[in-house]
Amino acid sequence: MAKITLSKLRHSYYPNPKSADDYALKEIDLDWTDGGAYALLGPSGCGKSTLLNIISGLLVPSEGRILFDGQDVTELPPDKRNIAQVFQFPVIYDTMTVYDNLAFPLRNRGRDEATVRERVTAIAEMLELSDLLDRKAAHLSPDNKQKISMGRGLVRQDVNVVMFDEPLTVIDPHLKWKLRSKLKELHQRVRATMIYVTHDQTEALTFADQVVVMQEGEVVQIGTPVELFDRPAHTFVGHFIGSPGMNILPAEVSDGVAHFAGQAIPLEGPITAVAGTRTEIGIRPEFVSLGQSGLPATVTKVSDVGRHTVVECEVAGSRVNAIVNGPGPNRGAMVFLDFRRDQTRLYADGWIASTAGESAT
Ligand SMILES: Nc1ncnc2c1ncn2[C@@H]1O[C@H](COP(=O)(O)OP(=O)(O)OP(=O)(O)O)[C@@H](O)[C@H]1O
Repeated sequence: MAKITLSKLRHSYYPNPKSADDYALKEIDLDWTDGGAYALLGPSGCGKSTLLNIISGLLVPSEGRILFDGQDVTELPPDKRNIAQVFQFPVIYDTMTVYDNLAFPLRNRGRDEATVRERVTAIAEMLELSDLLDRKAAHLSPDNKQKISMGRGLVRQDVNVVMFDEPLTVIDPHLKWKLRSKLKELHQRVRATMIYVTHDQTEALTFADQVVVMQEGEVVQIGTPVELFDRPAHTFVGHFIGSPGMNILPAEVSDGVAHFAGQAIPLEGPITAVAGTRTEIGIRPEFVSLGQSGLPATVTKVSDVGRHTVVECEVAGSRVNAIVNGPGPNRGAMVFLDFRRDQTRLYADGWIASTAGESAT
């Protein structure tokens, strides 16, 4: 396994890029630690596949270098990079048995049959494929086929990195959660460097120790799932992660105090410089409560989502979501909203602009 370094990486599909908009990847500097479980998370078109193809060698970046354990591989073709990839759709040989499919990457590299047996048996056991080893792959269910595909990616112990590109796309929704946790368990047992590409926050947060969030060709935050939830570095992360996402509300700042809907809103801590910028307040629905005082609001929608209720309110033309336990008020009710102070952040031009600590009013 290897540490992967992306240094000053930029990529444009145009021959003569002029502005930042011409780049599918703006400047990216990243270190993927040896043995880490990473997710690359972002909406369609943010540049995930471009980045993955640069790491695998299918694409040479317009600028910057890519290093495996300090060795420059930028110009190396995929077959010289020693990586394993698991794609959206299973890549297996239908006419071969499950055993032979799993053995293929090892036999292809001339491993002896004793080693092949040992690895195939171990991987099949981890993926709960042991009972199917003698079966032809052709008639298996799509999720079993995808498990074989994953097994083929994991069977070699000498790869630099295993990359998963939206691997659960073909899996039935009711089996997805099972395979999601299986992959996490696999990483803990195999300890390979793994990169999991997805636009699905649940998949990313379940699998990864570190999540790399991308938007419009840029990495906006790298952090643990808890860090991304607790203190989003950018409004995009706040909104993209969470269900529903963070409330992002227009704010005016004067004399170091943030105002929303005509009221001063106490923040988690002092504001950093925000002169001449667009300012917004960020507060997760989990930390908005309904009480006897606070911001006057009108309830516009109430959704029972199982364990809790999402109450959608309107405050001075902005929508504010609150998550409450129990049934919640009726639609049309007048309520007051309270924001938990230590969870109320300020953002300037999208980026966090308040500091955690002593609260400022
Ligand atoms: N071969 C190409 N030629 C020109 N533009 C491209 C090409 N491939 C991707 N792009 C553009 O580069 C940007 C990033 O695309 P990319 O496929 O990397 O995003 P993505 O996050 O993987 O999206 P998806 O999840 O839909 O695959 C997009 O604006 C896309 O239109």
